[in-house]
Amino acid sequence: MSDISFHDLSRLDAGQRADLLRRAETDLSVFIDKVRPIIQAVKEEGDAALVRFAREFDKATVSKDGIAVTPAEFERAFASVEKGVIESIEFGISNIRKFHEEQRPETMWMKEMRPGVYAGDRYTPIASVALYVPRGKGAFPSVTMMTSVPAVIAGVPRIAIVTPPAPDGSVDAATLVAAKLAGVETVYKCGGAQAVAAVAYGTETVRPALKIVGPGSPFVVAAKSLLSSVINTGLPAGPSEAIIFADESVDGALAALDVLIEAEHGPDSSAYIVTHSRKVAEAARNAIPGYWSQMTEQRVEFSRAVLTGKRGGIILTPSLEESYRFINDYAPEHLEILSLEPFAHLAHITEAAEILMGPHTPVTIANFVLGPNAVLPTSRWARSYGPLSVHDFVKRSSVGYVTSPAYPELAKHARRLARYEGFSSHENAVSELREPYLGRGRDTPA
Ligand SMILES: NC(=O)c1ccc[n+]([C@@H]2O[C@H](COP(=O)([O-])OP(=O)(O)OC[C@H]3O[C@@H](n4cnc5c(N)ncnc54)[C@H](O)[C@@H]3O)[C@@H](O)[C@H]2O)c1
Ligand SMILES: N[C@H](CO)Cc1c[nH]c[nH+]1
Ligand SMILES: [Zn+2]
Repeated sequence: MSDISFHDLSRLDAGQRADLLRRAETDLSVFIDKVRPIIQAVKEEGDAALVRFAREFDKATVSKDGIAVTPAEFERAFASVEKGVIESIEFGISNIRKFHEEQRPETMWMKEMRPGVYAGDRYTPIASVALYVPRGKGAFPSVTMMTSVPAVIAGVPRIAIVTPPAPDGSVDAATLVAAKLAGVETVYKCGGAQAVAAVAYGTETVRPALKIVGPGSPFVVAAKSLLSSVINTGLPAGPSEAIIFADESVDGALAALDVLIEAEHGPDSSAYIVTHSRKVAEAARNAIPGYWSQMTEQRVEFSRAVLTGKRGGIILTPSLEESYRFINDYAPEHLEILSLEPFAHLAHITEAAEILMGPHTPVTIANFVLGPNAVLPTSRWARSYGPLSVHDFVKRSSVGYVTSPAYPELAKHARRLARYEGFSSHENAVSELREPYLGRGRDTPA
């Protein structure tokens, strides 16, 4: 018998069930208190604070003039990364690019809403965006691909990556390779809350950006929440989490194999197997220790903390319907539907950021090379946010054009509403004061 947390949903009261929905970032207050002074220091001291925090939190020596990655560092990275890894980065980028090209909105559309009245949307890239690539409990060239590719497709003119330095002051080599292959060549060596503050306020080296996207530890999530009135912080992507839903058509051992994927990210991750089959649940529970013997010590430590703790384990539900209900309440970042008939379950799931179907689509494949974005909302934010996409890197302006013949009718209705709302200038603007312009101008858009 293993010490994996095992929850029989039918025996839990409402409070205990609600506890299962909690994530590491459900209560950010501890992290907020820690990052507030970091943010203030970066605002006041700029590069000097980045150098100091690199030493304190990353044990890294980075000089002020070494914060920006140089072309020589990119070259060294290409020389040091194994050819096979570069090939896989290229493979991943090509799928991610293919997927995200589909999301590229047309530059502008306009329809004739009624005779002589035209309206539509125009999309333009955000002028400057920062991409956060984590590096605490792992290196993330995959996050570099997932954030850079859609930003480049969107046509963002100024893209910069921020990422924590290693103790030797370098940026992870494969991250630099992925950045360059995706089309991003500005990389700053700073991570955590100090990186979010740097791109929000700017420093001597780091140029401020209008938006920051990318996942991170609760320190990053807390910094984003504090700075959300200074910089657009995009979708909330914190510690990785997954639900592996399994029905009786699969072996519980496969669910065990897959629940370990996201459980190994860190002790702050969350990962559950959800099943209504006691046989699947028991088989999964028995199989997990065997997989631990095939993992590195650090990843065993992380996944054990998750699966034996309060944010992971096995949830046995009383019925298939209760499994769906729990999954929708939980709103996971990643959901695997482990079934030989996964599409039979799909219609019942409405709240999940990523839904991976069947036994050949494990989270690993989607994390790296499937094509859809693996930067996803966590902590139940999947109920109102979707995955990172090209749309995160563009903004929309609406465009309207009223022709002279169409104007009087619209003016009549607008005038009435302006008067009702008590806005006299609004009303005057659609009164006879405008008449000198009637009959002038184009009768169709350009
Ligand atoms: N949701 C997603 O789409 C997604 C995708 C990939 C990764 N992730 C998650 O992103 C997270 C990345 O976290 P990470 O830790 O690996 O890297 P990270 O870069 O987010 O965090 C490391 C940084 O945190 C800061 N930090 C560490 N300890 C601190 C302290 N005591 N006080 C203040 N700051 C401190 C440091 O500046 C350090 O550089 C993981 O939890 C992973 O699961 C999520
Ligand atoms: N699981 C992460 C998103 O939550 C993505 C990732 C990258 N590398 C490994 N995993
Ligand atoms: Zn992962």
